[in-house]
Amino acid sequence: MEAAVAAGADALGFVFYPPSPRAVTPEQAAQLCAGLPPFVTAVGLFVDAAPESVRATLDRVPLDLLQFHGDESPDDCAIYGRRWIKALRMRPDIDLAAERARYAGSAGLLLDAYDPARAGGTGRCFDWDRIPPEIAPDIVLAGGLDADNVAEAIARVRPYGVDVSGGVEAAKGLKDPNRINAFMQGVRDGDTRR
Ligand SMILES: O=C(O)c1ccccc1N[C@@H]1O[C@H](COP(=O)(O)O)[C@@H](O)[C@H]1O
Repeated sequence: MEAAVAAGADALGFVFYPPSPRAVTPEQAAQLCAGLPPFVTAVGLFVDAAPESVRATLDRVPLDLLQFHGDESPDDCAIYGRRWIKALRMRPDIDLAAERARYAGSAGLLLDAYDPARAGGTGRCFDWDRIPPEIAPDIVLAGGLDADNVAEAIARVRPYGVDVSGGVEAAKGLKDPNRINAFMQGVRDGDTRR
């Protein structure tokens, strides 16, 4: 967390999805959030979580933004009265314009690779050419990004933001400060090529 903040990350994600190797408890997340500077956004990631479980987390952790990474409907996402974003996994038949209209109440959309066997954090890219240019400036691009491809991703897609998990890890669930620094350098390089 300290490495990400020092390197200039705008937001940090806390995974409240028990099957994930990155999952944290509300208690762990609350401790970590207490150390965040004021202008770094604390994002809570949920996957088809029961509302009472999300509420229990919100009671304990000062999250600024909720990221819904499952099959939550717009109503499911909105019931907490918090700002939220919707992760869309890039199924072959997805209609991004229709999904954007459907999730109009979101603060933004995050696009991730689709793997029928996993909810996310696949470490895989999808074909960025599938993102219509008129939608790109509003989306957070995710899925298989790392220090080697993030500059190209930013230069080609021109998204609002990028999100990374596995690409800055030394092993599953173990973030690596050197990879974080290299990734953030890639982000700056991509920004200059936009
Ligand atoms: O990180 C996870 O384990 C995870 C589990 C379930 C849903 C989403 C998850 N992570 C998010 O997936 C994308 C892409 O991750 P990666 O860079 O390809 O590893 C990102 O938003 C993660 O926060």
